[in-house]
Amino acid sequence: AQPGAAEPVPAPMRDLVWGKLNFLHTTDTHGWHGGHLQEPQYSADWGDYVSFAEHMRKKADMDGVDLLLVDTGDRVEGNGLYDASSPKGKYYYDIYRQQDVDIICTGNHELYIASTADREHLHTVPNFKDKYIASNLDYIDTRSGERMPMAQRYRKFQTKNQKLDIVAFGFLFDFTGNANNTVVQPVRETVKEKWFQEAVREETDVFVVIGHVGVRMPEFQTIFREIRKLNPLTPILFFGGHVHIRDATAYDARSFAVASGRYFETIGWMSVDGELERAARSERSRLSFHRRYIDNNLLGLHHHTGLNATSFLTEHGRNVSAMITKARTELDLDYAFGCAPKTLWMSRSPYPGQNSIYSWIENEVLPDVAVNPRRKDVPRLAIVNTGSIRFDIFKGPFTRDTTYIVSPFLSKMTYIPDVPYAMARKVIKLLNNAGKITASSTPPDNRFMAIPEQLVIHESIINNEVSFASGDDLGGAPQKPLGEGAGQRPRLTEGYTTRDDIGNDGDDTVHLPVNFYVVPNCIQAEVDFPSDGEPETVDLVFMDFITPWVLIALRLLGGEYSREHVQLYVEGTFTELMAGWIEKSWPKRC
Ligand SMILES: O=c1ccn([C@@H]2O[C@H](COP(=O)(O)O)[C@@H](O)[C@H]2O)c(=O)[nH]1
Repeated sequence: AQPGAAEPVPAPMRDLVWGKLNFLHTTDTHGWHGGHLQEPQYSADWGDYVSFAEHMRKKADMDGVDLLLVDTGDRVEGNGLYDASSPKGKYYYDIYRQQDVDIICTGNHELYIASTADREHLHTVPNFKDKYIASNLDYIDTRSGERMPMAQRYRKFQTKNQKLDIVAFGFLFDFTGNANNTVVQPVRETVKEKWFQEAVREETDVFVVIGHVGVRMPEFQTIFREIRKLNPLTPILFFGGHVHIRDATAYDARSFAVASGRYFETIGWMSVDGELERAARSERSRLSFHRRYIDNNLLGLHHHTGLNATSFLTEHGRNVSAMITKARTELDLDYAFGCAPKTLWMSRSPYPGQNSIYSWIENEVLPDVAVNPRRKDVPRLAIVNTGSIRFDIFKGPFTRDTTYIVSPFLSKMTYIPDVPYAMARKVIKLLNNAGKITASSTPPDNRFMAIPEQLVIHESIINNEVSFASGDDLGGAPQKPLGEGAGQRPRLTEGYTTRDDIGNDGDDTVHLPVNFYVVPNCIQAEVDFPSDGEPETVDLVFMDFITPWVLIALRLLGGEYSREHVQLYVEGTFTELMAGWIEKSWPKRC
């Protein structure tokens, strides 16, 4: 863990179930490779994960089974360790590559900005050479104009110990917001490609499909059906991501799919046991699958390896932690802009509400930062999409790191001047409709303006009772309090209490449940409105990211506006404006 990180906390644990073929899975880490310095249950860092994987590989070797590491993209954007440097990722690429990942693919965040895609192609693809898979993604070299696969389309390899044949694919969902130096092929088209049809005819023991795709998204179903058509008995294992939740499901009795959360809070675990070798395969052979969502908690990592603070860290892991410390120091990530007077939640507290981060932005930040000196006398509606805010603010120092954790994007505030108020006031309602504004595919679903979790979670989840009290949340596993005296009831921390299609025993750590309140796709502040009556016209101010949705909404309301009408409203990114507001408005010291 990093110096200054919260001390890990003991908690009751569920053990990992090993099989013949085992996997560790990370997804949507978004630059959190230094761990969660303010949250004890997730405060291990990438160096600790390197140590963990080394021990787990050793155990696999000793037991004659196999362990593979998987990463399903969105490694960038969302934390100072990646975002605070110039160029972005100056330290991150070298830190990330220290983990020995066996199968890796791209997420949408590697592709929003052309320079990010360039760096992915320049650094991560060669760093992982034959491990990187890009089944439906091409890269365009903007200097030569040459279009090429981002990486190999699929990978066939043998596992180390049992020599199991694996055919692996690496997909991205049907993403359309990518920069023009990449091409994402819709999955339904990719599966018709000659190379894919040949790959699914390869003799193999297991198919592994990794993807920056939610395990309930249609893209995975399409791939599953296409492989299964020709391979009725072969195990097909899916590793997904993108929607930032812990989730698992099975598409049939010989398939299994796991998604492993977000922000390096979770290390996913999947194991498969039974007759995996194709020579032994028959209608009667049975497979068993297990999944665990491992909290990125140092004490939990000790527990799963049977080691302790003295024996856990490997030399390599320790060195990686030191690389992160050096980068964090050089980037001055602990520099505090101000002191947050209270915790502001994205989803744990209702919006509108006094503890909602969105109410804070709407009521306090926007009225101050949505100001264009030349138009300061024009009343305006300022709209921010809730997906642009990526994390909670904890009471205490608000640092350079926190800035990127909360608001990593380069989005700016843009506007359309002098929109009739009668029309402008109705825009927010259309943006906040569930589903799509129009039947056409552009812009995509309205929910893409909200946080990714809300692609899956459509209704608030309110836990009035602590399920641990009933004992059944341990899923029958023996209770193993770490660091507590015998007979003492362990103290529980708040955290994940996952229910997936397999049951409610997926989390490796028993937590107190937390609430999840759904929030609208967008929030809006009325700024400098007349004290009496309504304005005739307003400036419609909004994050540039949501321009396609705003234009469609206006069109539906009878306003013929196009991109030519959209102008920059305030200099600087929203992130810079927010950090500036904090510096000015919150006390410097805690
Ligand atoms: O410039 C941007 C880019 C993205 N967003 C929001 O993020 C989600 C996508 O997040 P994932 O981590 O890829 O799931 C997108 O739907 C937007 O809500 C943004 O606001 N601005």
